[in-house]
Amino acid sequence: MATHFSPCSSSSTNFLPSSCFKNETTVLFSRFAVTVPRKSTWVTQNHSRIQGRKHFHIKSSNGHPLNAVSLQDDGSPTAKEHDKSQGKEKPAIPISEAEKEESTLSITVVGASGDLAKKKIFPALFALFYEDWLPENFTVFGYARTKLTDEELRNMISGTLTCRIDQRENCEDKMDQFLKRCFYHAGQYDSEGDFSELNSKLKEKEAGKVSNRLFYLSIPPNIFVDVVRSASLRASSLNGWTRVIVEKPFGRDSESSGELTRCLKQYLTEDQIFRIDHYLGKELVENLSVLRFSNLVFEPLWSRDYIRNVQLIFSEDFGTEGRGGYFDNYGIIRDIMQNHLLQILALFAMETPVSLDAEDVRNEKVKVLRSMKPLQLEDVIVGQYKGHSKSGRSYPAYTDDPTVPKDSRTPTFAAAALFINNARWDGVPFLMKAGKALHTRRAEVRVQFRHVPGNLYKRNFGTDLDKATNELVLRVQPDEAIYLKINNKVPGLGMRLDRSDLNLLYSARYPREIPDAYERLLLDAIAGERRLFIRSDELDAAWALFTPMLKELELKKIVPELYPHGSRGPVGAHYLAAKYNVRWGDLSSDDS
Ligand SMILES: NC(=O)C1=CN([C@@H]2O[C@H](COP(=O)(O)OP(=O)(O)OC[C@H]3O[C@@H](n4cnc5c(N)ncnc54)[C@H](OP(=O)(O)O)[C@@H]3O)[C@@H](O)[C@H]2O)C=CC1
Ligand SMILES: O=C1O[C@H](COP(=O)(O)O)[C@@H](O)[C@H](O)[C@H]1O
Repeated sequence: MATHFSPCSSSSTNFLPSSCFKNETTVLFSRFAVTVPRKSTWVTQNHSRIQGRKHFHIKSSNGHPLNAVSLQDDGSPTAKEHDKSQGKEKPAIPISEAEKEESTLSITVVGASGDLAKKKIFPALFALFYEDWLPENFTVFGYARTKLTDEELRNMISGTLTCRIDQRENCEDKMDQFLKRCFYHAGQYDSEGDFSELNSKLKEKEAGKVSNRLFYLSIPPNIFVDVVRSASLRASSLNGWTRVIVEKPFGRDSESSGELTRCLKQYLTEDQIFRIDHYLGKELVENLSVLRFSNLVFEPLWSRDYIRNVQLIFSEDFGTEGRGGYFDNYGIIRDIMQNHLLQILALFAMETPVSLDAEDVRNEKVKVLRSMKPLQLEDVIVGQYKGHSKSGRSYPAYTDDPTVPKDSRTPTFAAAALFINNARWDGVPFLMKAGKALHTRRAEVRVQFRHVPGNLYKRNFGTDLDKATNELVLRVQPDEAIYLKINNKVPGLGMRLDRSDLNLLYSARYPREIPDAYERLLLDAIAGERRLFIRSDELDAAWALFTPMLKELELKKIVPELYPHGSRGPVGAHYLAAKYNVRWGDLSSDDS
């Protein structure tokens, strides 16, 4: 399998100014010391990041005030209420009108012509604008090699914008206002000259105000470092902050990930790098900690004493569709398990953090990841979808994708059993399952509790006692819900037991549409809130768990078990679960 990952290479071998390593100085930021090149623009910009923050009046969507803990009926705080409740716990610095007008925010979407930019980033930016979350002075720039005019960019993105929330009457106006703030600059990713031109355009829009700049790298990973180099040297802010959102994949194993981090840190401090895992921005994933830490009924049960196993399940009912070229170099374990599912696992299993501050939460996540046993090959099964015909329709195999080699062994499905070697979780299997081209689209966390000791009603359950245990389900998507399976008596004179769900179905409880994960994460990056972004030591710990197994899988040329497109996946997943006395909750008769 080819490795397309050599972040510091290509045109970037001689990109470092010689001062980069020699003239280092240590700048103390709010929480920790970082080393930055003395003469680079980053020193000025980091210094003024602290100064600049006082100009910055947007608040993050989360962090201290737990999403504002609004108890209003539809659970949707307005921007003003959000600000107010933020102020309750962490007094907001009063911002004068003059200060508001002095600062600007420029967001540059690098790779603006691409799929993710069109599908997610521009729509999320518009949704934030529509809901009045963006600051007064902001500009959006698209950057890519494709030659486009400002007007062409606007046409391209206008088709993807929706006033999905409330469908207010001013939708068209808002779209026009937003599009007027969008501009485009065509350039090469490794050209300092092209980024200098972008810088001039940004400056023109910023009109002498304090400029805060956010770059979103929505590009393939092999050009991350080229862009960071050119942007940092030629288009970083001289008087405000500069931050960079980096999309996954962050490498494909420990070595390449470490190398990418090392290369990025030649130009950026850790504080400026926002590694995005969009699953952390999903509503139900945010709610996991709230559920656990703010309800007395859950936290005392959150350990090996009461929990039998935990299942993290991801499935999609479509194949790689157009992304086969990318996917074949990564596979489902790197694409979904090592990041999205592992991040949820870390949030689920971590100890109580000292506070909701980004560093406190991320410290606990790192601790739990480092307490885990590296994944063993015998605890993993892999699969790949094959073509299938159903009701006169035929569904392609993974290897039918023209960008995928015919003999590819890349897994499109995997199941794995992971263990945490600490006092809380010793012996509890954390089972993961992820697959493409399955029978349904869903992402969920299932917590299966132990049997009730000496259960008085044992007789009424029949022989299968597992069916009578409680199960807590967090359905991340679709139809977000949290439900708990309990046993109850069927009304009547007899003593018949039934199984029911205590169900918090979001669509019933909260009629408003849930914001997209990218909205929350963009807002947080703008506000400098790092809690939902991956710190480099977290990333290292995550790769350390998966890398040895991934290498062995490739070295031993393990052939994936084929499963039909649209099926429930390979049977091997059941054997793996059975090895640890587990039954997949999503396949049980009352839940599939
Ligand atoms: N699409 C998705 O659903 C998701 C994507 N991601 C990640 O987000 C990033 C962007 O994804 P996506 O938009 O799908 O990517 P694309 O393949 O659409 O690439 C984005 C843009 O980058 C430029 N580009 C593409 N290939 C190359 C190349 N080989 N060399 C130089 N430039 C290139 C193209 O712009 P131009 O030719 O105009 O310069 C393209 O429009 C990737 O890192 C991806 O892994 C993460 C999660 C989901
Ligand atoms: O990161 C990725 O996520 C998507 C699934 O995201 P979702 O928000 O639609 O659930 C997945 O399709 C893609 O392969 C992967 O790279």
